[in-house]
Amino acid sequence: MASANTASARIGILTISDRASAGTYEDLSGPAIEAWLRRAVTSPWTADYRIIPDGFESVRDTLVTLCDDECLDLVFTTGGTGPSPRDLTPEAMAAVIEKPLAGFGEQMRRISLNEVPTAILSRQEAGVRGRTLIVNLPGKPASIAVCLGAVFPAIPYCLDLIGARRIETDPQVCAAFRPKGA
Ligand SMILES: Nc1ncnc2c1ncn2[C@@H]1O[C@H](COP(=O)(O)OP(=O)(O)OP(=O)(O)O)[C@@H](O)[C@H]1O
Ligand SMILES: Nc1nc2c(c(=O)[nH]1)N[C@H]1C(S)=C(S)[C@@H](COP(=O)(O)O)O[C@H]1N2
Repeated sequence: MASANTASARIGILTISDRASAGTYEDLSGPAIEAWLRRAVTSPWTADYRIIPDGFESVRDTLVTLCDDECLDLVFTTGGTGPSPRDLTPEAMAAVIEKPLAGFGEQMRRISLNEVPTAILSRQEAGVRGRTLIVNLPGKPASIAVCLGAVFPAIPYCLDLIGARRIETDPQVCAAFRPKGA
């Protein structure tokens, strides 16, 4: 494991939506991610919040910038994971991530299926590029807390393992799990 990196963490929140990016409706999912993180993460962190349209190149290029140029530790995307023609977040992920972490998508869909049968339509996934962990969330605002609650306990230790900055959580909101000695 890389040694602990205790500088203030940098977390990306990337809303991927044609209509939210055009201002047709207000983005509720990006702010929902930030609100959840403000409650859960107790160590210092700053947000890099962006809204972009759906599309392979748009998503790929933004993710590369956030990882390689902005050197974020963690990026949450929301939207573009479904089967519609313009939903291309997973295709962009495949071009960007170096190590897929299939368990994230499996766990988020498993928990989400307790809420809505259409959870099976989300192709959401996660993976590592360099020292950045990228996690996809669906576009629906109601899906944000469900999915974050399902996978966030494993995220602090994943960041430790990839050499990203260390984060701490409020166990009342999200009990991060680090193996003994980590
Ligand atoms: N970022 C968001 N903020 C608020 N509501 C959203 C957001 N993303 C999706 N929704 C809501 O969920 C519904 C279905 O989500 P879905 O991802 O299918 O949107 P979409 O129709 O693909 O969006 P778009 O065409 O803008 O990319 C949308 O019609 C909208 O009401
Ligand atoms: N927890 C949860 N997961 C969910 C949903 C939801 O409402 N709650 N919506 C589903 C629906 S209707 C779709 S089409 C897919 C993909 O959504 P996206 O294209 O906005 O990413 O996410 C699914 N996952």
